[in-house]
Amino acid sequence: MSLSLSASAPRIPPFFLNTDHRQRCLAQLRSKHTGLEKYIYLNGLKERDPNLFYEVLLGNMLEIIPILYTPTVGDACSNYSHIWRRPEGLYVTIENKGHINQVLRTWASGQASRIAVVTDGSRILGLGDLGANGLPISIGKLDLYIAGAGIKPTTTVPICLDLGTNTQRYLEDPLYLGVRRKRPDAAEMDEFMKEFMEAMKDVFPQLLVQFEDFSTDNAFKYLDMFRSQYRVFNDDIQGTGSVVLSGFFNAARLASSAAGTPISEHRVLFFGAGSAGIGVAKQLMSFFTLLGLSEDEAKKRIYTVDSKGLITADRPGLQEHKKYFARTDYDGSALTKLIDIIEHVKPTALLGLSTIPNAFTEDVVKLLAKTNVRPIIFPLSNPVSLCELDYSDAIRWTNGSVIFASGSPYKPVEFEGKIYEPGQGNNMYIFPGIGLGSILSKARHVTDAMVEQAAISLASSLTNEEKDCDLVYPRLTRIRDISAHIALAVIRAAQKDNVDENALFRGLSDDALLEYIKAKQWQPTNIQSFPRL
Ligand SMILES: NC(=O)C1=CN([C@@H]2O[C@H](COP(=O)(O)OP(=O)(O)OC[C@H]3O[C@@H](n4cnc5c(N)ncnc54)[C@H](OP(=O)(O)O)[C@@H]3O)[C@@H](O)[C@H]2O)C=CC1
Ligand SMILES: CC(=O)C(=O)O
Ligand SMILES: [Mg+2]
Repeated sequence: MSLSLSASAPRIPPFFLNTDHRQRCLAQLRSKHTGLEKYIYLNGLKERDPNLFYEVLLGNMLEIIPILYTPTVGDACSNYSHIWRRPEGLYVTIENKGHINQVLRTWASGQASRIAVVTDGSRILGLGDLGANGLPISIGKLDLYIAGAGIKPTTTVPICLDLGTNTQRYLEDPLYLGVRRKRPDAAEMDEFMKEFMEAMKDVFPQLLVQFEDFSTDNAFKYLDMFRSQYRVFNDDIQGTGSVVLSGFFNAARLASSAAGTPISEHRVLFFGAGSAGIGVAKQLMSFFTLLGLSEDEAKKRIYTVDSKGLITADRPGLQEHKKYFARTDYDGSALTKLIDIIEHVKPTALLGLSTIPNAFTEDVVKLLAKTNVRPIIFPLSNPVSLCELDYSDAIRWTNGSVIFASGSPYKPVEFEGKIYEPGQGNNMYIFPGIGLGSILSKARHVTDAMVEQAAISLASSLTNEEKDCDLVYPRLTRIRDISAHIALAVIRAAQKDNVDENALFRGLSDDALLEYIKAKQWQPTNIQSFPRL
């Protein structure tokens, strides 16, 4: 245990050092009644003794990650202005335009910083525009970098860009912590973002930037605008794409072997065509192209649905990001109901990134189970309250045949005497490894190949025991080891793409490099710059 106390400190109770303070912390945590109270408790523990906080987190990931991250982080964000206790991240506001560089320089660890998670609060999980309340999502993602990949806490920078909010109830809330104005128009926001990214590179030259939870149009726009200029990636588009590609490799193998059909014959229906839906659809193209299909053939295996129904190319005013997958082979009357779309498409896999809770109804799920020996259903919207399908319903309605992964965690379910384990298809399996690999290789950019190789590495990380349980993702408790392997794959891809700047790694064998990566993973000791007990 790494408790930062000296045995001689007079204020310590006499028998304290003979007790396990981690157990005391867990008992205190478990005595809280709501998720939000647990979040607040953990936040206080992190402030009092960060080493102990991370030690408790690493030892109890299955219990604590759902508090620091989805689903409870959603409550923490929605209520952040009311539960706020202390500064714990960096706010850059629209009013800072013109001197963003000076604002960034107020962050103490400057040159030593390695990774920033940056949100503008405009689409936090599926909860919409939370404005300045979005900061806990950046903090939660960085805690996963620390726990999952072993990134050193003092090198992480949580950032919320406070550009205003279009959510009226926040603007009217006297305790709201953000600037009181509506969001800027596109031209003003572009100017802000350009100044911000230039300043980030100047102040934090070694930094990887992860864009998080920007509204869909801006998510695509700023990824395209900055990805060849800076070391940046978008977690919702690329991280989610990569993690779902990975789970899909394993799910498709299970489904095809049960049905005795070729693995290349899957048809995938996306319910939701925002940054996550289209990001995943684009990444899933590699599933088919790696099997030898042409781009055109691969594209034909993918169908997308938005709030107006099946997306077809003849729909007037179609948004730019929806055009690539818009169907050109359907000319009947518009298909708006999911059940009718499923009748038409006959998908082998249904993926939900729509934010519509319980959208996968009993008749939808039963129809999929009727037409597939093992239907693949991934309801990926977060948090749990917005998930398209509850796990126990999925098991009951398919008599246990479903291959399931959701964005937020579900507990195992018992059905007719058998225990079924769900998967969690969440980018948290991927971004820690992508970040670690990018940082260590000093990659100038995050390339498509780095993201694809991360997925392949994750897909192949299942143990025999996990395969025997029909899992499509490894158990979360192995995340550190898995992230090290993902980092290795990411570094090798960076080298192939010639974007790496750490020449040392080129001379190392895979085994030696893996050992180096693992040795670099931070353990919970010796954070000197945080306040102590
Ligand atoms: N599991 C994971 O790792 C991740 C999960 N997510 C989750 O994905 C969800 C979506 O995120 P994002 O893509 O950024 O959000 P968006 O709001 O951009 O996208 C939502 C999409 O769902 C569509 N939609 C809304 N209502 C319906 C409806 N009634 N029927 C069909 N489609 C509908 C929207 O249609 P329209 O375009 O017409 O408005 C839009 O295309 C969120 O809940 C988020 O938490 C995101 C990233 C990672
Ligand atoms: C998981 C995630 O990034 C999201 O729901 O936005
Ligand atoms: Mg996100």
